[in-house]
Amino acid sequence: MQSYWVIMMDGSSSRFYLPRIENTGAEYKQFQFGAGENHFQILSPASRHAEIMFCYSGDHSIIQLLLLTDALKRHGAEVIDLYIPYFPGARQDRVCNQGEALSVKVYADIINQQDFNRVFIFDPHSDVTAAVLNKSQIVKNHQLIKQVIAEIAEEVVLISPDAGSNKKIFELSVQLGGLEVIRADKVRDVSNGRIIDTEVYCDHLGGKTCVIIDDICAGGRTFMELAKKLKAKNAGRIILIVSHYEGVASEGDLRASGIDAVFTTNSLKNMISTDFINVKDIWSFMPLQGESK
Ligand SMILES: O=P(O)(O)OC[C@H]1O[C@@H](O)[C@H](O)[C@@H]1O
Repeated sequence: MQSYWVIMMDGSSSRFYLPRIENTGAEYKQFQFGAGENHFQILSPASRHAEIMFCYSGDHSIIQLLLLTDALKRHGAEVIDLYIPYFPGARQDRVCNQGEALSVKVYADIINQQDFNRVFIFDPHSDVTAAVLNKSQIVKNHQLIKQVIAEIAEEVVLISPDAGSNKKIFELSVQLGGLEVIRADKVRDVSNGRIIDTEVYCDHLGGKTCVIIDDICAGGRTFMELAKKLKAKNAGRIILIVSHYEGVASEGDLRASGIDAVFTTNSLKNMISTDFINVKDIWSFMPLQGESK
């Protein structure tokens, strides 16, 4: 009999679903009252060790996670591991402007209060998440990048877009057998988020395929500005690989900037791959401990 109870929250709709219900026997009921509160009920006792796969899909989903966790604890779960690929607030890891909240700490405090056994996160924005989140286990993006580069099957150079990614790129390059790295930097006006300048630290790219690697694509401006600069330095094909994808960047603008393809995961959204955006299943890069037993 399986000792782990696997519960998955669907990133796109905040509904809960149990992917292998026949193995787990888990049943639940969840709905929202007219006033807006969520309700969650476990219909069969939880196993002692539970694993929750949680795709953040807005702050509303955090409350659902808390209710599910409470229900599990009250009905038999003593040890709960949380898999939360995209950690909310990870990008707001410092107070840039007077009066702002330190978001990553606020979200981390809520999760810390639940006293999870372990909290697995996928490629967070910076080291600050692991510093403020108790019992966190960081899953790096290495397997994702390795898989995509193998698929591209071309000789590539890795492009690191800014100071944050410059801290991670050399370890990744070593993991990939010492691929060439070219660093870039961007200057952002933190008062409005606008990118003022992008600099690429090389003279000529000689037609090489450039693979830009970062944690997240939001509006996409970072990568559009960078791609234009890379093209001006004679880049060949430009591929963008990001661990998390908000889905708000204009595909037309990304293409127009010179980006040929985007590779990402469904950590934030249940997206379907197109001829431009290739979506990998996040759970293939963060295997559940229960499944490996
Ligand atoms: O330029 P957009 O896509 O809006 O923002 C994404 C960038 O902003 C940073 O937080 C990320 O690490 C990434 O470099």
